[in-house]
Amino acid sequence: MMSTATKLSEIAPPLSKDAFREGMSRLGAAVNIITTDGPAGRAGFTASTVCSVTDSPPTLLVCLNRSSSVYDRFADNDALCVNTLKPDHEQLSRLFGGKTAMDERFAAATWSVGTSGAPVLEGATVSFDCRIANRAEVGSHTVFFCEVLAVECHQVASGLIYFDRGYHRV
Ligand SMILES: NC(=O)c1ccc[n+]([C@@H]2O[C@H](COP(=O)([O-])OP(=O)(O)OC[C@H]3O[C@@H](n4cnc5c(N)ncnc54)[C@H](O)[C@@H]3O)[C@@H](O)[C@H]2O)c1
Ligand SMILES: Cc1cc2c(cc1C)N(C[C@H](O)[C@H](O)[C@H](O)COP(=O)(O)O)c1[nH]c(=O)[nH]c(=O)c1N2
Repeated sequence: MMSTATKLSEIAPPLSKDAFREGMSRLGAAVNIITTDGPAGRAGFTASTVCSVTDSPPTLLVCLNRSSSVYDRFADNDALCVNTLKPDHEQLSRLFGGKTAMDERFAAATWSVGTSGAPVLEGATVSFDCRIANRAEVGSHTVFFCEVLAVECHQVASGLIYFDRGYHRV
């Protein structure tokens, strides 16, 4: 019998990465292209880890693996835009999902420049132009807390969800 003084960390074995990922594969999420530009240069990557934090001030978070090729640019710039994808953006998501040269990623779509200076995807279902307000390191990832400066919604509400390791249109 566990005494009330026993800490959970003393009795629960650490969960494997595989078990965690298997569970996470069932937690569906919107697919986004996260962009930046500034003194460190332009970059973008595909992310499912976007979440609302608070509306006072309007803030969302994004998690980025520090081993990613885009990491240094997001670490050294202040501007960040969350571009939430539409159903027809599956190929764009794959392109920004890694292993493709940055110019090739951006050449596949049309972009404008937000107030922050970050690239805004033309035709995104919604885009959140942000200033990176805070950063926190958790394990392999950095969590970026982003203050939203402007929101642009497409006339038609449609989306692309990543669920069970595949794309689903909503
Ligand atoms: N949070 C992330 O960094 C993240 C999220 C989704 C996909 N990915 C990348 O895409 C690849 C394919 O993903 P998949 O869903 O087809 O299969 P998968 O089995 O590798 O991942 C299943 C789920 O686990 C989570 N996950 C995967 N890698 C992670 C990581 N390094 N840190 C935290 N959570 C992670 C995500 O929710 C993902 O959808 C992954 O191997 C990874 O490189 C990374
Ligand atoms: C659907 C989906 C969702 C995510 C990703 C991929 C895909 C296909 N990737 C991986 C990320 O896009 C990839 O590592 C970057 O593009 C960087 O790759 P390079 O290091 O530039 O090759 C990813 N990476 C990350 O750090 N945080 C995230 O939330 C996600 N989410």
